[in-house]
Formats: sequence, C-alpha cells, structure tokens
Amino acid sequence: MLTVVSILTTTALFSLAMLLVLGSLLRSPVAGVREWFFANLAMVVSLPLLALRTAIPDFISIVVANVVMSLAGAFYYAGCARFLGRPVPWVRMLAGVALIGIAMIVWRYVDANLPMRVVASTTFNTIVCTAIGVILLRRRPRDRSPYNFWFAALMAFLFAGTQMVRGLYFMTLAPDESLAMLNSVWNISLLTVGAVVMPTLTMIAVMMVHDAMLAKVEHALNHDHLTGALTRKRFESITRDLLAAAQPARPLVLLLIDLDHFKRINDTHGHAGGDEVLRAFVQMAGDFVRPGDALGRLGGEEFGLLLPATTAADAAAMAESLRAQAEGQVVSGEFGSCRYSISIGIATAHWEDSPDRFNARADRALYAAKNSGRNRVASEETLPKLETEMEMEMELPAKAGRNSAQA
Ligand SMILES: Nc1nc2c(ncn2[C@@H]2O[C@H](COP(=O)(O)OP(=O)(O)OP(=O)(O)O)[C@@H](O)[C@H]2O)c(=O)[nH]1
Repeated sequence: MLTVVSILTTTALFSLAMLLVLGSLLRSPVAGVREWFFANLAMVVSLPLLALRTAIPDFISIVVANVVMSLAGAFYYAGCARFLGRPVPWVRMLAGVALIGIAMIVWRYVDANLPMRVVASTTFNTIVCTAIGVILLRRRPRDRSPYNFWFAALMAFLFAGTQMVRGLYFMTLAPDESLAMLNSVWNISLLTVGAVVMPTLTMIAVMMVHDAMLAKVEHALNHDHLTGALTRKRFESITRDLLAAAQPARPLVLLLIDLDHFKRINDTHGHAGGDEVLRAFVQMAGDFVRPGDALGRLGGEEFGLLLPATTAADAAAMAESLRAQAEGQVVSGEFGSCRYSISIGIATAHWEDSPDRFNARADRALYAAKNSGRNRVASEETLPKLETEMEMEMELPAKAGRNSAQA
C-alpha cells in the first residue's frame, strides 16, 4: 500500500536519476542547467529527510527539509529564467524560502500545528509553480517548437493545482500533530500526483536543453561564422523553396552584391581589416532585410539578397539605397578606418527559372555593374535579351576572368 514514506522515497529515487542525467549536461553551454541540477539535488536531499520523520530530530526533518525543498522550487524557477534569458529574482525567492523556515519553526516549536505547516509549504509551491508555468509560456522562444514549453507549463500548473488543493484540504483540518492525517486517502492521492510532476518537469528541462543545443547546431550550420549571414548552402535551399512558391502576383527578386576591389582593401588594411569590412557590410545590410528576406554569403566578398513578393521597381530602389549606404559607410577598427563600395546585379524570377538560371541572370547583371565602373546597380531586365542557355554561358565569364578583365 502507498504511504507517505513510500511516495517520498520513490520521488527521491526519481530525482536522483534525473540528477545524474542533468549531471551529464552540466558542461553544456546552455544556461539554466546548473540551477536545474541544484533543484534536483535539493529534492534528493530534502525528500529522505521528510521521510525520516520520527527517526531524526524534528528540526532536521521539518525545518531543514522544508527549507531545502522550497529551494528546489526556487532553483527550478531560476533554471527556467536563466534558460529563457530572463533575470532571476533571487531576493524575492530567498525571502520566500526564509519565510518557509520561519513558518516551520513557529508552527512546530511555538504553536505546534501540522496542517498550517503543510499550508505554508503548499502556498509557496503553488506560487513558484504558477510562476514557472507563466514564464515558460510568456518567454518561450518563438522560433522553436512550442511543444516542450507547453508540456512543462502544463505540468507546472498541474503541480500548482494539486499543491493548492492539498493546502485547502489541510486548512479544513483541526490543529494537530498527529502524523496519521498525512496518510489519509486525500493526502496520498495529491502527493502521488505531485511525486510524478517534479521528475517529469526535470525530464522536460532536459528536452529543452537538447532542443536548445540543436538550435545552436542548426544556427552554426546555416550561418557563416564570420559575418552571421546565411551560408551558401542554406541560401540556395531558400532560393529553391522561394522559386517554387513564386507567383506573378508575388515576384521574387535576387540581388547579387559584390564588394568592389576587395583585394585592395585586404592589401591595404590586412586580412583582419577586410574581415571587419565584411562584418560591417552584413550588419548594415541587415537593416534592409525585412521579415521573409534572406541574406547569404555566397563566396569571399559576394552576397545574395532574396526579396520575395517585391516588384522590380521596389527592388531597384532598395538596391540603390543599399549601394548608397555602403558608399557612405566608414568602417573603423584596430586596422584603422576605410571606405568601400558595392556593385549589385538584380534579377526577377521568371516562371521557368531553375535556381542556377535565376542566379546566372543576376550574375550577368552584376557583371554589367562591375563592367560599367563598379559602385553601381544593374538590372538584368534592362540588358539586351539572351535567347539561349549557350549564349548565357558565353556571356558569363568565370568570376576570376571577370575580375582580371576589370582590374
Ligand atoms: N579578409 C577577407 N578576405 C577574403 C575573404 N574571402 C575572400 N577574400 C579575399 O577577397 C578578395 C577578392 O578579390 P577579387 O575576387 O579579385 O575581387 P575584388 O578585388 O573585389 O575585385 P572586383 O570584385 O572585381 O571589384 C581576394 O583577395 C580574397 O583573398 C575573407 O573571408 N576575408
């Protein structure tokens, strides 16, 4: 038969297992793991102390055990806050834990009252668990699957609910110190629900940590480490998707952007100076990127900007303003300071375009922009029409050829 001791012992063993799992994640760079680890450690310490009631001094099994158990809730909340990049209200939480300690001392040594001790600890748990559910739902990252966050929040609300009901139930009992009231069917049922919730919350925390690590890996795979722009592979995959979805009413435009005379910048300011210019350009271009647009680094100093649902006229205006902004930008750093300019080729997707052909048409425009003196914008639509693929291939020299021809 289930007793308070058997429930506390089982939960302590669950928490120990989760502690070991969290231990394996302590070295991960994800914020919050350390606090969740301490939350479980507090559970592992406090539950046996509660279970040892009558076998050890009351001060340990009542005051210390309840304070440490309250710390578990506070640490769990702190883990969530840190995981979500929010400040941890340590002062308020530790004040709450101190109040629990005072309540335990008063209702054990001044006015012995077991029901009021249960009410005090369940009130604290209800508040902390509600706060956990709220922060998880309100602050969850919008670019990740909401599943873990809803799951954890529902568990936190379930725990808050059972704690509240348990507190209300004990409020109806007469002041007493008889442990028999702990073994009532009501208390055992509510404790059983509570017993699965804390280890489950930790399991979800582990799922959230894995998801956060996956997000970091995905970000590293899809973004160029120097500039933060999308990688060429990711950019090409977005191009394919957007091309497939493009319609005459929602034209797709590609800007191919190349920094002018970048070799000279490297030669004058060193490779580190060149890197700084690349970073500054992407940061500046980021201000032009609207939700749904995609900016990728396609090679050394060549970038692509995809503009879905954009007319050729709007794209040309954006390109011109980007060019003017680059021309006016002064990049400074340890290397000194320098100016740079960009050339831009524009192409609007045709319904029959393959990604390669779309790119080649924008590249043709970029070549025209470079050829006519650099620091310009050229649109493929304004160039003489080419009839065949072969003509396009002949028209487009390899980039190296283009550069040497223009140097
Ligand atoms: N600093 C830095 N330089 C790079 C990077 N990737 C490529 N480069 C340099 O970029 C330069 C590109 O030179 P070119 O292709 O000749 O082009 P360009 O000098 O910009 O000439 P145009 O494009 O014709 O205006 C080369 O010197 C590469 O070494 C990078 O990540 N950092």
